[in-house]
Amino acid sequence: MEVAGEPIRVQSIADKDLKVAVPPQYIQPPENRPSKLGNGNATDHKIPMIDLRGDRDVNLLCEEIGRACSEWGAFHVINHGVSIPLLDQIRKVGSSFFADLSMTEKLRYACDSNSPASEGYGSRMLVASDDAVLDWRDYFDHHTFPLSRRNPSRWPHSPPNYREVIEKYSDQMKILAQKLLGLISKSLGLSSSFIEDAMGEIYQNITVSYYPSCPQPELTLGLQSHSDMGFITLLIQDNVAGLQVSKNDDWVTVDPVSHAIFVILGDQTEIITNGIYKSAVHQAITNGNRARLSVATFHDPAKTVSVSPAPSLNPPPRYHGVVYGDYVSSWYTKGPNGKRNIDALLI
Ligand SMILES: O=C(O)CCC(=O)C(=O)O
Ligand SMILES: [Fe+2]
Repeated sequence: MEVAGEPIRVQSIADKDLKVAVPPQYIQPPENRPSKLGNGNATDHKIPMIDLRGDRDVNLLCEEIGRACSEWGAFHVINHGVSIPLLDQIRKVGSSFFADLSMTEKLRYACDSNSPASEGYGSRMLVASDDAVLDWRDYFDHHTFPLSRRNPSRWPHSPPNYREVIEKYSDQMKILAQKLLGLISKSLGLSSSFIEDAMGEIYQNITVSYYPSCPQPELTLGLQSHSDMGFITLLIQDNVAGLQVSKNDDWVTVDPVSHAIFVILGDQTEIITNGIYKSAVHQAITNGNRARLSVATFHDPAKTVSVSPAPSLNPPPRYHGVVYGDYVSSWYTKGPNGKRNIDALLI
């Protein structure tokens, strides 16, 4: 939503005295409205929690990972090797950017609203379509890998340790993503480097999402239902519940566990595993009383890489191969609408 050239951020709407009603562009059609109110209490403990500590039997670990990947496409990991104070630091600097800087200061980092996934401070995920319902979310997207894309001078200068924290976090999350891709490959009887070899150089983006408290959580979504485009997403959230994963046609709210990292399989993992593992459909709901923060770290291939089902996995292939850049363009143009884009590749 652009008014007279001014980019609109949800926070600027939420900060005005609009305590009664949200603007109509943010109201979801009845079929997409959240079933549970974002009151921070609706959590579910059934989502697998996998312990990655080093002395575990690798075969048992792969079995657990395989079950979580085929039943949920998402799971928590603990003892993941990422420093716990670093998880707290990134939540702290992320929320300080949104809460402590003025709108004018934040808009100095505005992303290019005409180009999908451009780096910086934004609010609208999709490129065009004036009639699309808008998400109740602002975000800051950072390009972190390969290192040639990493330019901390484009990231917030305040708080003073912001850029250092993002860099450290990016490095540690890449190591964890590589470890998990190895275990996921192994869990299917593939060589542990199989997925990473198919991916080539890892493209990593870190998106800090900020969902201001919303006067009508029953009518809005923080982030519409989607599956992530790439291979694997590693997500942390603050203590306000809001992330939901789709399971058997129901929405399950993901418990915020401060020391755990939530793993979400993306569409390229579904393709390469020939559908044995499914990408997880998820959404974020809003909260009537509190703002919410999440940090999602995406791991994707280069735009020129083509991804197809691994020949050894349950032939014949069930998906057409796809050039990743084409997949991304279609996703941002048509919108995710749950799994519309990957379903279009089904043979
Ligand atoms: O905020 C969340 O919990 C979800 C974020 C997410 O799904 C995304 O950025 O793709
Ligand atoms: Fe997502």
